[in-house]
Amino acid sequence: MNIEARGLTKAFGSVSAVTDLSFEVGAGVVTGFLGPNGAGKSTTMRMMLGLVAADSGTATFGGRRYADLPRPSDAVGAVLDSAGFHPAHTARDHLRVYARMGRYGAGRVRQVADLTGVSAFADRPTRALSTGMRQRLSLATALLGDPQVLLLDEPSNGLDPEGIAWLRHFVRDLAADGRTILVSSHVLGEIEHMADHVVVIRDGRLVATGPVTELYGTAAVLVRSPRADLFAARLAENGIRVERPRPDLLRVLGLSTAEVAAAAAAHGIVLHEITPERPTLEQTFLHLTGGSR
Ligand SMILES: Nc1ncnc2c1ncn2[C@@H]1O[C@H](COP(=O)(O)OP(=O)(O)OP(=O)(O)O)[C@@H](O)[C@H]1O
Repeated sequence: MNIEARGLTKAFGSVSAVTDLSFEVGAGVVTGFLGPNGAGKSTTMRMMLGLVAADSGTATFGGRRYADLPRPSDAVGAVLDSAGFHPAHTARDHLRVYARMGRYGAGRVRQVADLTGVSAFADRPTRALSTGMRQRLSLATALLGDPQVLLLDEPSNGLDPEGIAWLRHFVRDLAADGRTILVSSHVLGEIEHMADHVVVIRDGRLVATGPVTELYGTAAVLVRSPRADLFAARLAENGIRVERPRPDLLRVLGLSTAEVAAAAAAHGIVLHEITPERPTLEQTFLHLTGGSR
């Protein structure tokens, strides 16, 4: 079941939270929803679920708006924030209440508690749960209806490194079963190994979307040569962009290492070193989003 957001727009008074935002989220892969704090990720997810009224635009799940789905909680599960637990209820009570509302059986409560690790603290009152435990409980609640679509807003918040590793595998397995998963984060490192695709926003607007691997940007090749002068001149004559960080070092843009080596051979230029250079995903992300705020 694909998600399609078309022209989503929302302002809170004079603050434009989301502006004309369109993107698609496919089934069977994890899609990361990235952007710095305040970029509009939560507002977008809330608009998708009808919790915030969009000023304009639509979001559909398999072609239908959330409110028009026959049994929304069977189709779409969401983890938005870990608030909303009754403090005196145990984790198991919480799941039971939601199971009753959705008319899911007690067997399903046990299943989701086991799947998410909630069973380990099921008898504790929710007021005594850590942030990470609350995240797991929210996830368990969202999974009660065994939904085909999951919207997870910053699900790694409060998880320790072990919890983050667990979440990564868990989310990937859910996607491998054919589910459609949108996971937001302001921390690229959390998404990099979890998501196959990304949607990057900044100031409520789309800045990039595509496979994670395509975010790595343009490759460059570092070349060290005693004839750096001559090589730079020859490359420039052929319209190739070259930077010169040091007298003996060139940074050649837009060519592979093999093409650089072939060009050097063609001009009879000796090379002492040739190294492919890729910007890290972090550098690309910071460039796209204008740095974290
Ligand atoms: N209910 C609201 N009333 C007024 N302004 C709001 C409201 N909700 C969000 N905003 C503003 O809209 C903008 C987008 O906020 P939003 O929470 O969607 O961003 P976010 O990307 O989820 O950020 P974070 O990573 O910090 O959760 C921010 O400027 C925020 O202050």
